[in-house]
Amino acid sequence: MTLDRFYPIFDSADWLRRMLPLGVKLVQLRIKEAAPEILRHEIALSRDLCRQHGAVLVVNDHWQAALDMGCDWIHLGQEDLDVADLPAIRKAGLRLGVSTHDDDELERVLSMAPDYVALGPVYPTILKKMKWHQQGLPKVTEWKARVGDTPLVGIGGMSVERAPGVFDAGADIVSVVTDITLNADPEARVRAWLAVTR
Ligand SMILES: Cc1ncc(COP(=O)(O)OP(=O)(O)O)c(N)n1
Ligand SMILES: Cc1nc(C(=O)O)sc1CCOP(=O)(O)O
Ligand SMILES: [Mg+2]
Repeated sequence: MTLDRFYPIFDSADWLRRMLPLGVKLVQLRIKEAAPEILRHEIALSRDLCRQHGAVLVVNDHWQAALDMGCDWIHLGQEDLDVADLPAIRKAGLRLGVSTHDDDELERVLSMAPDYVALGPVYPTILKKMKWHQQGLPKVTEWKARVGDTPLVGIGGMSVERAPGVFDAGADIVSVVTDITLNADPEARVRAWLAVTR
């Protein structure tokens, strides 16, 4: 399966309801804090919306809920991987995307045969505090050489203007949050992303 090159991340099904009709085909639901029943409701809505629009939904962090609710993809970071039941995830046929930030993390995930590897933050991000400032484009090129045929996702500080350079450096997919969600016109920004990634 070939994943779309544009991979926006949103924190609610409402965002997906707005953005999927524009042509988004790969999207992550990233909810960091919610009561379990709200979380499951948001995942169910997002799953159904993505099915209606022929889009791939990736559920961040909440692998058990994703598995229970018949979702197809999850994204796990290094700390998530420490506690996740990978055999159960694989047995259920869930596809797995993983975060990496340094050599040790990359070595660790390569042994898990992930369905994509994310490298970040390529540029500085304002979304969350991280111990890595920015990896830079040469690291994208290095990572692509190391992951081979596994799709490489570039994340962190992405913008429409930066995307072509990140693809040229070797990323297969670019993932983005605040360039869209903090934009005065998120729909127009998503259209610009679609134009630059298709
Ligand atoms: C595509 C993509 N890449 C990286 C991350 C970050 O995952 P993680 O390190 O687990 O941090 P949180 O997003 O859970 O705060 C991601 N979600 N998606
Ligand atoms: C969620 C996330 N993970 C990252 C990583 O490097 O693992 S960077 C990041 C935030 C991306 O948001 P923005 O596009 O607003 O910079
Ligand atoms: Mg996580």
